[in-house]
Amino acid sequence: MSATAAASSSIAVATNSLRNVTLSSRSPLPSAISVAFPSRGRNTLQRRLVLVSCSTGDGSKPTILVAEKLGDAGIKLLEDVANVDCSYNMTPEELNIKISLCDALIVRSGTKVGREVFESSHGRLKVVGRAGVGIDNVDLSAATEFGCLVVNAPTANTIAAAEHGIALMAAMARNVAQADASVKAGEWKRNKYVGVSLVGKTLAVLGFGKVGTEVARRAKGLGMRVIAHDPYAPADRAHAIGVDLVSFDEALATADFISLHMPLTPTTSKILNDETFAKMKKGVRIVNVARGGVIDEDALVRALDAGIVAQAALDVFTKEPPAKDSKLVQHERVTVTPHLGASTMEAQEGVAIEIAEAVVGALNGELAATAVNAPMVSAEVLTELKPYVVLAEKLGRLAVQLVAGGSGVKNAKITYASARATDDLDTRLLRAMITKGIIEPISDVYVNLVNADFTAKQRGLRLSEERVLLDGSPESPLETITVQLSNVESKFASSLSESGEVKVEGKVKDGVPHLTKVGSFEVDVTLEGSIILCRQVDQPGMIGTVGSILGESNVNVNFMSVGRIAPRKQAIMAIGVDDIPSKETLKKIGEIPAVEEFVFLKL
Ligand SMILES: NC(=O)c1ccc[n+]([C@@H]2O[C@H](COP(=O)([O-])OP(=O)(O)OC[C@H]3O[C@@H](n4cnc5c(N)ncnc54)[C@H](O)[C@@H]3O)[C@@H](O)[C@H]2O)c1
Ligand SMILES: O=C(O)[C@H](O)COP(=O)(O)O
Repeated sequence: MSATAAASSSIAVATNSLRNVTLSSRSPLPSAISVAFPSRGRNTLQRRLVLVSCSTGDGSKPTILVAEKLGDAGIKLLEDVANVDCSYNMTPEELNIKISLCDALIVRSGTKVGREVFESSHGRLKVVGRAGVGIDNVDLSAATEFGCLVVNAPTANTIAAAEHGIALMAAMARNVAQADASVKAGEWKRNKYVGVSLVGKTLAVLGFGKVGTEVARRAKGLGMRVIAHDPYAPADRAHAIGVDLVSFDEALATADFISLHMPLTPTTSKILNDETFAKMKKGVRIVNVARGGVIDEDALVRALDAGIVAQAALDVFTKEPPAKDSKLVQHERVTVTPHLGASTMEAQEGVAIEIAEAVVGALNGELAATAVNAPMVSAEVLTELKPYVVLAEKLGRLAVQLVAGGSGVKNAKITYASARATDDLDTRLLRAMITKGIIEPISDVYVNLVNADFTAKQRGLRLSEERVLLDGSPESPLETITVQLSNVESKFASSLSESGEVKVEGKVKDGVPHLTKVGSFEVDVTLEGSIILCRQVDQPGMIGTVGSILGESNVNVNFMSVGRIAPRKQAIMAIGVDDIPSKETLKKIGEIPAVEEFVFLKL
């Protein structure tokens, strides 16, 4: 019902006081997840999901700190949109000082991005870009806790790493490095450096991901028999290139060469150790271009000395650079390179572009495809859920503002009513937005998709989700979303459901989020601007009276609806306003005799 049409239909009695007026102040922090949403009538404006908004507020460019050498093409992309500070070789202390002035940080594997970096940034750091694959140098739980998105560049250096693995394997088998040093030292020892052939040998690839697969392909081309162990890799992908997936123990027991290609995780840490070396074929040769930490380096020295391992070729070390007197590095049968796997001209340009695009995208508010610490939501799902994302945040925001001060919000129940099967509806994004809506108005915590679950848990807010399966067409992802906060008192008694929870429900109509229910009262008001909810005696003239007070104060009404239990009994009037009414204006509404209670809610 429009404000004008509605204005002619009611009038009222009863009283109220300013006890019920809430001039809630919204957190001044920048919105972490928001949606640029067009006002009605301006539908040509593009809607965009903002995962991480790090606008400086004054419209100035964000600042990106590049802490390690990055290819020129990437730097250029960054410079188009940001102030770029390339400060290589910083000490940890220097990094901690600089970081408080930066919105994004880009590193390679040589910079440790620990908890103290996030703490030192005082909330400004919104994106960490890892220009490469391995993210073991970034404290992901601290990043998540601080709401900082971590993105990596997972594809551009795959071939370079695989080629380096093959280069090391061939060089090791033919003693290239040792023979080279010997010739340069004036020697000519043709018998000492007799090698072994690759053809016909069994190579076990441990970690059959991107690099492992490319190594396997190349090794097949060299005439090797290739087996692989990877608990998470699909067997058909391996079979497609003629590789058998085997158990870890079988790989160890069968291989003449073992090439490591798994990430460093608590499970893979020191996966090659005294016990596992003992299971290997005598004379095995090891290649590691993954991470130094997947091998117990002292155990490898012992295995080399015991003759279990004939040779090793290592690009990566537990501590980089390794100690000058490292027994492993100095071992005669070990070939080493200084973490060069990704270091080709081509890979570095590719990585630089890949990470620059990911970081710029994140700063521009796009959901990053290479996000490491945020749930992946596909582009199609995202497009479909956009209006529901806005609805979800606003329902959370409304619900929490209806809670009387002093009652801690500990339990939120979210109900999604949909004709879609549970598996076809990804609610993580919606849950994160409801969490954001509930937490931000009552704290100075900044909530986004990255840290929503963590923040809720930390604040003791339990969210439960329920699905109501509706009949009908699953064309639209959701019919309604309901948010209920239990064990709280309300500053607007009419918002309590029959079972005593603060309850709000909404739906999306023509792409626009609407509030459709408050407590047990049906309403219908667009969730734009702010809302005044009034409970009044249902009588003619009420809408006109409230409308006039707002009009006199130059407050534009964008939508109004009245929901009632029965004619001439109680009604709830929901008024959407574009402008924030002054305290005096709200006081006048409260003084209308028919108004029993009312509340002003900022969206
Ligand atoms: N030396 C370098 O410069 C260089 C360059 C690129 C990548 N890397 C490293 O190589 C490794 C692989 O990179 P990627 O791009 O192929 O990553 P990826 O994620 O594509 O592949 C890793 C694979 O390891 C598997 N895996 C996980 N745990 C395992 C376990 N316990 N046992 C066996 N397999 C396991 C995963 O299922 C996955 O298939 C990473 O550690 C990365 O940091 C090093
Ligand atoms: O994980 C990776 O991508 C590689 O180890 C490359 O690391 P780098 O960027 O430090 O060379």
